[in-house]
Amino acid sequence: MTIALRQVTKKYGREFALKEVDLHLEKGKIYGLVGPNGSGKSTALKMMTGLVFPDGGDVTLNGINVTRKTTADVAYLTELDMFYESFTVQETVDFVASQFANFNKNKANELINQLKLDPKKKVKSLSKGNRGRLKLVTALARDAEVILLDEPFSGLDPMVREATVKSLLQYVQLDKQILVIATHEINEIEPLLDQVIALYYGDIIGKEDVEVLREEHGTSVLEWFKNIVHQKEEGAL
Ligand SMILES: Nc1ncnc2c1ncn2[C@@H]1O[C@H](COP(=O)(O)OP(=O)(O)OP(=O)(O)O)[C@@H](O)[C@H]1O
Repeated sequence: MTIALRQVTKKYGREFALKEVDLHLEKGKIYGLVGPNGSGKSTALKMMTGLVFPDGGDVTLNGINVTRKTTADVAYLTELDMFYESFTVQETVDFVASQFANFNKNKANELINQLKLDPKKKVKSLSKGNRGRLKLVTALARDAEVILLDEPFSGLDPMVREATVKSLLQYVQLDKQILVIATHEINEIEPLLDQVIALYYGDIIGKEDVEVLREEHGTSVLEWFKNIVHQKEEGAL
């Protein structure tokens, strides 16, 4: 599995959400997508799953152009959730399972347990954090080759963030999958990442191996990111 963006441009009105972006992602790796608010992270993920299409350039999965049908092969956790309020946690999981052939119910039940969700509780009575946990369950239980997580930690308390990082490592079959995580919680995901990609208002301003940053440059992902954003704002990049 590979994901490729080639000279991808997306405009909303006169504003560029992405500008001639080139990106190549391969299986067996966990990628972090970081950048200030409005820098194009969500737009890039939506393009990889066939919810948004480029105005220029192309987006391919295994060399084939992404279409609306791609959503069946890609597990995508959005910033928003689209759950039915009157469903219980279990009914929600069963419903998502009925929508996707690659949904793994056993995995979903294990995740419900691990993330301490009550299967009988109605969605409308869940706290924000528990809705966040349910989103994670429905995304991670898919046996998809591509898993895209947009702000998976938002609304989760620190303990659950830790448990989430653990379940990510436990439930992602890294040899077969590509995992892309867009987030502002850079410190939280750093231990998971192989590579980090920094977006800045539609441009990729940096891409690094996290191990190289740590071992050769002695810097954390957050320090690296702050530094390149600073350089960009000073006009040095
Ligand atoms: N549906 C839309 N209609 C109009 N403009 C949009 C739409 N979606 C995104 N944009 C614009 O595109 C740009 C990139 O947005 P995007 O949501 O991809 O950024 P982001 O990096 O995910 O931001 P955040 O960190 O705040 O989630 C922003 O300027 C945003 O306002």
